[in-house]
Amino acid sequence: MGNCSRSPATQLSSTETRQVEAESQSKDESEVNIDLEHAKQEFEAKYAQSSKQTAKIEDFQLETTIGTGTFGYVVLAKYENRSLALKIMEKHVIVELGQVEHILSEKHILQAINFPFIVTFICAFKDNAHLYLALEFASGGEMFVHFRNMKQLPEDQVQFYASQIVLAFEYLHNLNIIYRNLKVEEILFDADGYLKLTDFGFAKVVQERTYTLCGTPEYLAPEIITGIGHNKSVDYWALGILIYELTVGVTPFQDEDPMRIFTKILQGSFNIPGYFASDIRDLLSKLLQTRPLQRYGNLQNGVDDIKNHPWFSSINWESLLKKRIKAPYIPEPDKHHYETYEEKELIHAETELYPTEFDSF
Ligand SMILES: Nc1ncnc2c1ncn2[C@@H]1O[C@H](COP(=O)(O)OP(=O)(O)OP(=O)(O)O)[C@@H](O)[C@H]1O
Repeated sequence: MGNCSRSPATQLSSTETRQVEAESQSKDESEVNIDLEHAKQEFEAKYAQSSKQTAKIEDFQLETTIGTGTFGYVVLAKYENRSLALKIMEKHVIVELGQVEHILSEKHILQAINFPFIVTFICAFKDNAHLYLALEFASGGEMFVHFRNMKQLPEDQVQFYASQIVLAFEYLHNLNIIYRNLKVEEILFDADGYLKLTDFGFAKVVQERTYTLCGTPEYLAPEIITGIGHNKSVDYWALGILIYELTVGVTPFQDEDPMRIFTKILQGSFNIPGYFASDIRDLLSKLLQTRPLQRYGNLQNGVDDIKNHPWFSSINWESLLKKRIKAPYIPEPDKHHYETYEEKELIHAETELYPTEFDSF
């Protein structure tokens, strides 16, 4: 995530979400894959592949740092005349923090997925000190940065964003991938005002349930905290937190002390401001349901319970997927939307001396 601490999210000017044909579409419609069965076959074919040498750092022209994270930083770079985001991770930090499995999983998942609201993988490689992930550059910046000075967003705008997350989760869960990292810092804007999810460092292919404690305290589902095992429904809990945060301006379970945040999450009681309409109240109570077996998204009808909920009744899911709905907010074009970071000199070893496959250290 970005280096900034969390602060309330925000209000945009009164732009409306209008269901109109977007004047321009950044992707050819034929690329948009709505066939979940086909998506699954495509994923399975690519997931197990190992990447041979696909690039080396000398092929990249590094420009500015656009983000920092636990293992390193992300740089805007040029590669074959194209701008991209190069995630540079330090091997020794990954090993010290015991995160080797997570990073390899991030790479395998990213190389195998393809969805309009998720950053596209370009290539991965390594030298003796670093792992590199080259990703499509989401030029609009972090949702967190755009909205941090505002109190809250209009509901129709939150619907526009939340519905893209719903589709991204539908796609990922169909592939048995849990994302586990939803928060405003990991949601980026593309130039067209649509979203791109990034940071698959906690994503995992899980058939049944998994037990690792990971995520951001305010967004953790109760069953992650108690460690009883969790499944994809933790993403729908986090969706509830996101909808609440964007609409109210703060997350529902807050405290300076993470332990007290956990206690509040386990209790599961939160305040919904009186001015909230009944639809959003109802949806939030069904997503922020402490018992996973009763949580929306995890019931017999799966994600359809969420897509068919009255709060989303104005969303045409097909039009959204094809980016035919005009975005309520377009990041200012030709502006650098990322924070300024101190530039580090990348000291890397001769790539040629080392095997370059990313699949092992
Ligand atoms: N594809 C991208 N396009 C534009 N900016 C990006 C992209 N990927 C990452 N960033 C920026 O870099 C930041 C850090 O990236 P990322 O969260 O993937 O790193 P990380 O090391 O996994 O961080 P964390 O500490 O959250 O695990 C993001 O919050 C975002 O601001």
